[in-house]
Amino acid sequence: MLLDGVLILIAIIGALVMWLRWNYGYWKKRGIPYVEPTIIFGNMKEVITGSTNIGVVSQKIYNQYPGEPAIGFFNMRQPVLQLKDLDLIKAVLVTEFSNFRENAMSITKQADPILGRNPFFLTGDEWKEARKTHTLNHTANKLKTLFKYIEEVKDDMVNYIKKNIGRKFEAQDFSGRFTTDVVSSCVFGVKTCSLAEEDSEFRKKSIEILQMGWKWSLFMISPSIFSILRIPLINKGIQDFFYNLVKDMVEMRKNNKLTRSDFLQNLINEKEHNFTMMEMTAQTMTFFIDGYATSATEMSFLLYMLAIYPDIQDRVRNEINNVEKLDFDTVHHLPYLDAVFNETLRLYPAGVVLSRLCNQDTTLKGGNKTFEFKKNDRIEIPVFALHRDPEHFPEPLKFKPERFLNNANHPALLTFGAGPRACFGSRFAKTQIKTGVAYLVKNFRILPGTEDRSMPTVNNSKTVLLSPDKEMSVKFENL
Ligand code: HEM
Repeated sequence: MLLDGVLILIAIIGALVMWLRWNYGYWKKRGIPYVEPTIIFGNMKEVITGSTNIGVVSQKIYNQYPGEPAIGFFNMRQPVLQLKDLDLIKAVLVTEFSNFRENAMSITKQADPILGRNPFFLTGDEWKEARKTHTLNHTANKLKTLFKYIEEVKDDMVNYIKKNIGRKFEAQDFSGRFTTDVVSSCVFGVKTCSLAEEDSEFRKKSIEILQMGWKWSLFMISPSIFSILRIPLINKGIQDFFYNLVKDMVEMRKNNKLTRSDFLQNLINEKEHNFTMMEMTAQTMTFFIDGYATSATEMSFLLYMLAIYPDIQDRVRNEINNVEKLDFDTVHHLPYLDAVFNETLRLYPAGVVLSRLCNQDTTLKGGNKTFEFKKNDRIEIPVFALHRDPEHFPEPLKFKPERFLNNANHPALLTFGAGPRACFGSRFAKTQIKTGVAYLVKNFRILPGTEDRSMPTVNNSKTVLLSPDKEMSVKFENL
């Protein structure tokens, strides 16, 4: 009896081990060089155990086979192909997009009614439809009408700093408060005052959304579990907060015949769709979540770079002082500020990898090899590693904005992705970050908050987006 039990247990363990290792011969069979996986973790042990983030792990994989156009690895049991060759990357993201349409992460709206409607997680016709609505709301003209709200928040920020000269600010928290205020005003028409009010409810909710709890960690590695088990990534309390906010704003505007030229109003005015309240909540939250956190991350690195490189800051200030008026148009025509922006986002891209799913067998050439992509192959574009590859960017760890002065469209710069799925919020992001930073530089000298002037390293795995290992503190001084 006991022997039977032991034999059954051995058989179960044996079957489990076989199942866990089943795919590990995948890349060998396909003749593609790959990184040897370990059981259970595949090549993601450091991510799963929280010792580093996906960007750094992806860079280690990238560096294993110099000269290879693509490398296989395993996300736990899942085989993934990392593309290194720029022609292959362009084919997958742009020219052969119809065969690589979907992100390799998706979540259904049954599992999460908010994120399940975010274009990033949508597939097929639903993605096309949602993308169209968002793109129409991000034209230069629509953004121009939002600029007055960005200016209001910028004025509040400048006045707030004038009263807090010499105070030390943590750059991520400071930038997060600025972008929370900008995005809530442009999206919901709500004045949130996160800078002046330390305990602003909006700020608390915005932090909560992206805290790297067990849900986000698991989702990054195995997104399908969430759709299968119908687990929402955004908890019910946050969903209800934003649902009620949107409902109150819509009713208030309708009952009082008020209008405002913000994103919510565009959705209310949209006659073709007649959006439900949940659809409006999801659309506004797409803009809010994707818009405030990514921009806050990049703005904080940019402020810190200006603080530790005073010569670069002076050059930005000279450029700004030569412009008569800083407005929507001029803020986008400051070549040196643009180069500093691009160089910051090269070194510190908020999204460290892109992913795609092959939806149709496709043959592509990369380097001197031919690759047979099979339906359902998962693909990774290693943004962080490409941005730090000396072949694309000589002396990659040095902060050198000049490399982008006459070369803003470098093919290896993928901060906002590329092709039909590229970030449609990039123009809004650039507008809010550059406006905020330009006015700070124009009015104040930005200094590091401590004696430390080293560039931040980024192994941190505690947040969904890239974040520094050390506190990046800054302070402001009158000019
Ligand atoms: C500096 C700030 C930002 C960065 C670094 C950033 C980065 C990215 C990246 C890397 C992607 C994936 C692109 C791809 O797969 O090819 C993306 C997609 C996306 N971004 Fe952004 N983003 C920023 C700001 C914004 C803003 C302000 C919004 C909202 C208005 C936004 C909304 C989105 C959405 C909805 C997608 C999914 C697009 C799709 O799959 O069709 N992002 N972003």
